[in-house]
Amino acid sequence: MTKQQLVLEDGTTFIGTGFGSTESISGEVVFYNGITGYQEMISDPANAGKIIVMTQPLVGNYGINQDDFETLDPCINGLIVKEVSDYPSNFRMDESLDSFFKAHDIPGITGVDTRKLVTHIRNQGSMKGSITNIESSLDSIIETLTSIPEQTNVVEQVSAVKPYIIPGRGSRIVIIDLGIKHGILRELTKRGCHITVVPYNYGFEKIMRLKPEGVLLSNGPGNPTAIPEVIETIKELIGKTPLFGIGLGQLLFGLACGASTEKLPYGQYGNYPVKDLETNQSHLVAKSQSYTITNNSLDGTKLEKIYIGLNDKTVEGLKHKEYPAFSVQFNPEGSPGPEDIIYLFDSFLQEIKQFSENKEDTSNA
Ligand SMILES: NC(=O)CC[C@H](N)C(=O)O
Repeated sequence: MTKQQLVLEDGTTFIGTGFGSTESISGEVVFYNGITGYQEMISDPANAGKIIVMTQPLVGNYGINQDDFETLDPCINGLIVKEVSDYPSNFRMDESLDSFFKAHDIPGITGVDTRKLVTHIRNQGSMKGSITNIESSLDSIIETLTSIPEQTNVVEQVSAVKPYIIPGRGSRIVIIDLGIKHGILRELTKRGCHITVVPYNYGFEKIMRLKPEGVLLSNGPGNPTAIPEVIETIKELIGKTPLFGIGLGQLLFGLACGASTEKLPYGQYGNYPVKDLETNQSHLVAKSQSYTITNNSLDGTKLEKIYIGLNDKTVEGLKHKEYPAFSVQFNPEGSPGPEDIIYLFDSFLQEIKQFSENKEDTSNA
């Protein structure tokens, strides 16, 4: 096993033992606090390009299976762990994390003091980092890291290239694919929906030609302001068909309604508590988030908060005051869990039913 290092943009270095690929890579370093669910996290397109630090000290102990992927190709750039399991075992397991990472050219480092690393990120904010072998010169790594341009449109790399259909006999849903997770598709197919997944830049007219009964704006990677064309499409969709935004979908929905977004100091990856402002109940939810809707930018918009973060009052859910359109920042489908708020898919289908009944009423009047 070779010694590998994680070098952060500020020069802080962590040395450990490499597993998976020995490629050198760079990416934004963020931490994930989930105890399980590493396979879903690795394959969540919203995490594209990230180097993820696991706060859970033992990772990989149930291996990798065929059932828990959130997309076909894994998306993260690298993984940092305290200890990768040497003897993974599970009845569903097909291979170890090490062999999966080798096959997909993803480097990992084990044996890292992840408590120290996470504390550093919490204090200094998330920053770029590089996984390399220990012979590489620190100065040249830092120089390369600081000169990497901010990636603008990451969605383009993970969105569908052409529309595709997942047939069903129920509600006709169009999904704008900004980097959709399988978990969302699973929840809609479970409810019998007829789904058309379209590329992120599929325009308003083309979407309306599909006669959607509802449009879902998916989760996805990167900064929402990098895809202004989607914001324009959403502006036109509001009021014409019920909308449901998830993750990046919420950020774009907020921007389309006149709110603004900002980057969080170190993101929220894993499990976090939120409060439902309508029922006053709190729930634990799954999240992958670096950007947020700016709280006070909601003043003067037609948006109302429906969920807030219990740790820091971040905007976790929004609803339009006039039209059937709502969104959440977290992943209601879990994948990985918890699934406390999975009922939001039923709320979306309920809005769709209500909207079509109202339309019939007005056309009969
Ligand atoms: N889960 C998501 O859809 C992520 C949204 C956005 N890319 C962020 O980092 O905040």
